[in-house]
Amino acid sequence: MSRPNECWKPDLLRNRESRRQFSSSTVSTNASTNSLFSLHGSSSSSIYPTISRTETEPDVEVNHIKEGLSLGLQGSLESHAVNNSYLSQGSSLTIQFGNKRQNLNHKFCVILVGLPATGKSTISRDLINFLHSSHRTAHIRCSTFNAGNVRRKLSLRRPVSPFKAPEFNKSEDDLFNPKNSHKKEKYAKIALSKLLEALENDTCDLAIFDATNSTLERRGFVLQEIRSFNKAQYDTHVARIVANRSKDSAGNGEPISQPANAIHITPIFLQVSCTDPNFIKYNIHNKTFNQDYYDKPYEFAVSDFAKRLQQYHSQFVQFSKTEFDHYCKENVRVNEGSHNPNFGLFFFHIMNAGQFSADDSNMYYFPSQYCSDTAELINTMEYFIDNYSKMYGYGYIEKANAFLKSTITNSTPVASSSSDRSDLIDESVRRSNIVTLNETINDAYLQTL
Ligand SMILES: Nc1ncnc2c1ncn2[C@@H]1O[C@H](COP(=O)(O)OP(=O)(O)OP(=O)(O)O)[C@@H](O)[C@H]1O
Ligand SMILES: O=P(O)(O)OC[C@H]1O[C@](O)(CO)[C@@H](O)[C@@H]1O
Repeated sequence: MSRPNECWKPDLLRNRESRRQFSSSTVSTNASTNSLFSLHGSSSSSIYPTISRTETEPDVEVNHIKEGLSLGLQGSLESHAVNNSYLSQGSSLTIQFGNKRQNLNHKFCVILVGLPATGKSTISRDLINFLHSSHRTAHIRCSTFNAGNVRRKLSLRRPVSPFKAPEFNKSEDDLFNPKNSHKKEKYAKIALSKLLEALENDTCDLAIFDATNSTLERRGFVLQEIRSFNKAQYDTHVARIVANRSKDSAGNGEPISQPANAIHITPIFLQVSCTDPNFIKYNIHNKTFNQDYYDKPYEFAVSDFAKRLQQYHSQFVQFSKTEFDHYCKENVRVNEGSHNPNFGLFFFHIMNAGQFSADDSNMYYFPSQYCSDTAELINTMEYFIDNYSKMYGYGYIEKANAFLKSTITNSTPVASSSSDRSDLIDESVRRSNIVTLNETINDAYLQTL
């Protein structure tokens, strides 16, 4: 398979690039205060049409959402496609790609960063949904690799006999204690290796690594794995080309600089934060229904998860520009002296379900050469981040605030997602849950976060 000439650059990016002097030899990274792609304009207060969320909880470690989407989403996709005209309005990005994959060997890894219950998995599902509903990225096959699901699968406590009661008050506390973090690392490593395997086997194009990735060590490890993967791919394919050349006395064949079939992964960090006390309470409440806690008393689940959050917080390091710059330099250093192209690095941030803009913390590193897939994906992701609260977050924001209101409403329950049970619970239970939440997630506790 020959590699297409992939280094097409939309004018808008070229202009930006030259303005900011992006270059793969002189690393120039940007904590952009403005939107990289200004075509989307500023956020307006109009509510964007809702796009249905993929309503399923991932039941195994891999939640593979197939190309083409489920039938259930078709209606909303059609209506959204009409509303997706923003992608060409006022933009120099006018080339239509249809549903063709542009470069089979160019893959993406979205590395989530964020404390427990900040909305990482939910926002990932929304991102996949959005990418599939946007015609420029609809062809991208996305999969999620969740370290928590690997942990649950491998450490599932099964009752030894059907007559034995479930272990109600047993906590995973020990596992989340920072001094035992090595025990937890193995689950993350398994999830990451499955992710790399899926990209290598071409069963997906964009893989989301769903874990807290809360420490510098972890993030450094993930990037190191991706770099090694890229390098191994490149070396293998260069070796093949060299071997073929020596057989070919005419010296024809593929250029070494672009080995066909060498897969290259571009890392994209997506940090998700939640600082609003109401959201923290509501999210913890929803977590009490997940696989770790569904069989445990509510009070126990709330206090156990609150403790987990505190333990994570004690070692959590926010993603920073220094960290971003460091990775960019590492990429250049590793690729120095080889033709292995440096495919860039990106960072996005969603805070409080997009209620407050965090876009000035987004960071973009476009190397001197990158493929059109990258431009399209980053463009679409930036739009998703900028407009998250209007497109997806507002329903959640309303529900979280309504749930914690002390006033009793007799409104008819609305359809809820599988991870959001607050609509389904009885009013008296809700009141008692709120008392428990307020007692546990009190001001003193919130001060510690
Ligand atoms: N943006 C959001 N939209 C809708 N619901 C949300 C959002 N953010 C958080 N929630 C609610 O909070 C709960 C926790 O969110 P989620 O499971 O996505 O967090 P997480 O960061 O992936 O957690 P963990 O790290 O523990 O796996 C969900 O069950 C959901 O009900
Ligand atoms: O390996 P990390 O980064 O701690 O992230 C995975 C963990 O995050 C959690 O989702 C936090 O609630 C756990 O389910 C899971 O074990």
